[in-house]
Amino acid sequence: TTHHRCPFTPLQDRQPSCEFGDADIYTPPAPWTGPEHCSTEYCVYSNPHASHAGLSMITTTHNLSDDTLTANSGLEIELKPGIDYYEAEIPGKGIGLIANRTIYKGEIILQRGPALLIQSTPHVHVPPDRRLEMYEAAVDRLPSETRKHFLRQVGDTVLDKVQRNAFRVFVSGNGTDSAHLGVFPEVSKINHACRPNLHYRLNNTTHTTIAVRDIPPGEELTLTYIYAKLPLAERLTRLRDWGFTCTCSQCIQPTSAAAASDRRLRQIADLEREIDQLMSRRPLPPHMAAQGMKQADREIRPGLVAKLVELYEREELWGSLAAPYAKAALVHAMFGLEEEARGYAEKAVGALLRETGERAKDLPSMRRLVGDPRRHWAWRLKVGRDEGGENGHIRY
Ligand SMILES: C[S@@+](CC[C@H](N)C(=O)[O-])C[C@H]1O[C@@H](n2cnc3c(N)ncnc32)[C@H](O)[C@@H]1O
Repeated sequence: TTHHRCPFTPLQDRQPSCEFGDADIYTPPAPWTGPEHCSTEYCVYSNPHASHAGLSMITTTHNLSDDTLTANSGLEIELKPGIDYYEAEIPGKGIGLIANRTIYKGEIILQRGPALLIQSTPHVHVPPDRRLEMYEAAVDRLPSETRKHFLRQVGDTVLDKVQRNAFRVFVSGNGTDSAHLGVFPEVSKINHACRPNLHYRLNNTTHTTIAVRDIPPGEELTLTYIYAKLPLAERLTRLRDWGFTCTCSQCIQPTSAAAASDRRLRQIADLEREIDQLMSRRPLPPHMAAQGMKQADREIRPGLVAKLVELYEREELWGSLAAPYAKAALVHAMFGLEEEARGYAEKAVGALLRETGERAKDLPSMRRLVGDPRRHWAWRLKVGRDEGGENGHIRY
């Protein structure tokens, strides 16, 4: 069969008839190199000018697009390494980053495109020997500074370095083909903590690391490598799968404190389930009905969401506050509690921007709540719109 050659354009703009087969692997224009070292449809491609300071990819032709691969420009201001923070040997954790001044909540530590992108399927399916050869070739193609940063990462082989440092990224879209491992060598110097002071977000392949609380000078900068709301035992297991025994302050705290933290995490999960059920008016799950729960207990009330926020803050989940703040803002608005609604909405806006950025789904709604809670759809939904209001419209 013959395949049409696909133009070097973003995927979504390609013709439906534009396909690739093993026999017809696309050659991108200079300064791209490749396809090289192909294994079936996966090949090494490289561009010394793409991404932050050069990019190599191990992927199918499908995932090459102008969109993903053009250089990142006009990024936000990052902190200065060696000035705002520095590298140091952290007992039991290898190298880590330490704040050299107070770093304020919302400051961007690093914003980077990847140095290496490897499609997830070959990472699993290409035989290890072949894979190592491809990975080494991909790293060899990087400009020397970037290669140096890549090789400074933990791991004995290039394969090992990918395993221990990569993030899951999706190349312009969320199709199964678009899942890649992304390596950001500077970000790789940030150690894990279960209650980190930084949070990262990925926008296409751009990786942004941001402070989620004020960080005093001398404190280590940390990210969580796993889902932070798992109980301690499960977190330890996941991190062992990552290849290390976690020694962050949460993982080595006394048993009683660890048990209290696990208890709070369970309370958070229960409360979230209850709040979501009450807000979506789904029927009571059988076990709750069986416990004789009454209709009156089932009304959403401000106390529930205030409690949720308090638990998140007590648990120091600074990188996951957007959702509880947004819920708290809405429910307080529903009860006509203007100051509280506005206060939570302001916090929700900040947290949404840190955690997701401008494309955060709830951002417009929360901004409207900050602007004028009385004109928001949720305003007094639970208590009737008027009660002495100016518009004389009574709902009950
Ligand atoms: C992405 S690297 C972080 C930077 C690394 N420390 C270095 O020297 O380049 C991940 C590795 O750092 C170490 N590490 C990170 N967080 C840790 C933690 N909380 N406890 C123990 N070791 C940790 C582990 O060896 C892990 O495989």
